[in-house]
Amino acid sequence: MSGAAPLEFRNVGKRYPGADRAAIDDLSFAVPAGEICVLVGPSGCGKTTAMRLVNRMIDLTSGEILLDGKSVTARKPAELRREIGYVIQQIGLFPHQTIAQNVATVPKLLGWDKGRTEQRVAELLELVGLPAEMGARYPSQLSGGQRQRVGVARALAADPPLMLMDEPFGAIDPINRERLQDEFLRLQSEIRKTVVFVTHDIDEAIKMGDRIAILREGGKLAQYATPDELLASPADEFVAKFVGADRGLKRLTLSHLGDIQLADGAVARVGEPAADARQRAERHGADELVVLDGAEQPIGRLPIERLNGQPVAVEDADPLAATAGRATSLRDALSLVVADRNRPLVVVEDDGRLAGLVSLELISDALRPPE
Ligand SMILES: Nc1ncnc2c1ncn2[C@@H]1O[C@H](COP(=O)(O)OP(=O)(O)OP(=O)(O)O)[C@@H](O)[C@H]1O
Repeated sequence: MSGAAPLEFRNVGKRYPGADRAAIDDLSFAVPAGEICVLVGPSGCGKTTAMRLVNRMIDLTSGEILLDGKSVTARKPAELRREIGYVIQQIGLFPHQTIAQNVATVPKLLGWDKGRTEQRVAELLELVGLPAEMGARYPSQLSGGQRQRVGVARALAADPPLMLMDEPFGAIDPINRERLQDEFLRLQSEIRKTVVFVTHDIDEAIKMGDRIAILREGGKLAQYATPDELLASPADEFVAKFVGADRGLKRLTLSHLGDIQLADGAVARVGEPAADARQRAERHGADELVVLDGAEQPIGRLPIERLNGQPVAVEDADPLAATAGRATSLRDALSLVVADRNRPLVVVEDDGRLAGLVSLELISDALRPPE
């Protein structure tokens, strides 16, 4: 099996021996092939348990888990685990083996020959952004972030259709953590594995998940939704509290200027008669104009009261404090608008030409919950 496989939890329950209540209670959700599903929730809500039921490190009490349509309980645990990549926080690597040997763990178990294994190890180190020479080092000779990259490479070695990642970046400092998250998302856009990712950090969940399963105490599913649905319409008080009072702002990080309709804005071209520029501003009901140079690129803002009968001149305009592109998040755009005393932000295309303007109103319109 390679590529990616769908995963489904059907009424899954788990009660540890002697426990007075279930760790997982009637959990059902489906992850389409090639998507990242994040399990998130407060400590003790059963995230790690749910994950370990999938690769049968523990066995379920009721219900079933289907990987590629087949129940995991019908599979031999050892065989199943070779088909499921597993990445955990910190101590995942074998300390007395080199990085290359660590990455080669599953290929070795599968009996791959030396040539094929070496080639795969080289390919994987490159895929996760580590120099080939690092293959000869030992885990203690790497930084925490580099070790996590090795963990990801090792989990991907046999091209598994499913990856389980249990707080993979939990022990990494915030800056490197963000870098690892970005790298993993880039990697995932190439490899498109089905991924179950556990975290207790809602921001990480929103960033990483195509879908998010929020669990509450007792291993119950509180909501299963896309990040945007979750933030726009939390199912209940628990979810609303968990996602945070700033859920509106969090939604802004998910959308980009390319997702919304920009305003046209009134423009003035350097050298054109003031009367033409004034007329255009009036037509737009604008009190300032975006000044474009000969290449149609915005270079400043011109308040209409500065139109003095002379042709439009660069010197009369205020330089642009900042511009944004279509890839700018609405959150960053909001911040730029606010920093510029709420004046609409100038958005440019990749070639520097004017794409449009974005105002505070446009950003707040984008925040309305879907109908
Ligand atoms: N081996 C075990 N035996 C008995 N109870 C267990 C065992 N492992 C976990 N539990 C209990 O099951 C519940 C769920 O634990 P689990 O580790 O899955 O939660 P979690 O959401 O991953 O927590 P955290 O975020 O703190 O890691 C907890 O109440 C925990 O005490």
